[in-house]
Amino acid sequence: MAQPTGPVARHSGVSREQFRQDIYPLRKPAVLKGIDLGTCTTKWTVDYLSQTAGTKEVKIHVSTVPQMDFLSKNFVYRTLPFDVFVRRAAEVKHNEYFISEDEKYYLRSLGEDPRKDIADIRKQFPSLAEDIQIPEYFEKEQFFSSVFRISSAGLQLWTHYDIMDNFLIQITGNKRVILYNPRDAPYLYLAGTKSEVLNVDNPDLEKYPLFMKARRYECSLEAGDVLFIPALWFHNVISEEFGVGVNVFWKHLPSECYDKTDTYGNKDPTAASRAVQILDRALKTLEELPEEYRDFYARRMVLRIQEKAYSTNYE
Ligand SMILES: O=C(O)CCC(=O)C(=O)O
Ligand SMILES: [Fe+2]
Repeated sequence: MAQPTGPVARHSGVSREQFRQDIYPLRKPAVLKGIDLGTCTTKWTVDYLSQTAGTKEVKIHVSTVPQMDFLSKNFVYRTLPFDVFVRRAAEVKHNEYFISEDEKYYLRSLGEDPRKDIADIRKQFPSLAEDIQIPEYFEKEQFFSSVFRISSAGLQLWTHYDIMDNFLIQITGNKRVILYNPRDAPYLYLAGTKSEVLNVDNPDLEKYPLFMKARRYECSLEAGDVLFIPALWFHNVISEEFGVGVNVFWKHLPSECYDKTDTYGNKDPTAASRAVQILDRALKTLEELPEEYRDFYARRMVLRIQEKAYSTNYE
């Protein structure tokens, strides 16, 4: 039995108004083609990037295999000057390396102090930021972060969700992105914000039988494409070539809903974290009852959650 699939809409030359009126309200992923991104699409060669951004140190993921695994931690964090990192990420075999001559690299840029500061390429890479025009299809005050995403050919980033709306701007290199609706969370074997199913193209169905029920939305991104990833939509990203991207997170909820300590855009909104804490207390309280009663009241609580909190306006 094949996994069900869904479409990812593709639009060309969408204006701010068209996006806001016709695409954004659907809360579905969409590929936007032909948006003016500035000179970065032609300028950002390996030589130019390394000369322009220079020797600023960056913390990177280094992996000996293409599929990074956050559970077994088959990758390590290392620091390199940006110019050295870009050159290594663009080559397949390395003369100088940390673990193996064909190791792969991934950069997710961070703020100066990642515990306090938010990634913003205008602050961390001002000379490169001049070359990119970020499509501001949202209000200025909603802006949260702009993040460099640079990866070696073949690298695959695990399925995860972020809690803010997102434009993934692919500047150079092709990518394949596989997305899942937030509603399919029960089939994704989540550990926090990430899915344990790493091999989405060939999943271990003995271990993850429900994964077959998750509807798969797949798209290819080419240089110059922008992918709208609505908040909470799961995404798995495979870089088919060495590629440079920048993603922009923006706040879709009123500012006060977000966790003020979140610098990544992936901490659950504070009301959600509080609700989960209260649920954990309720579960602890149910332990005071013998199994027969615990089961009965637990099932009634589930029904109450379904009745009171589930949305009916989902297709
Ligand atoms: O393209 C990538 O490397 C990852 C993108 C991603 O996870 C994001 O934009 O939230
Ligand atoms: Fe993400």
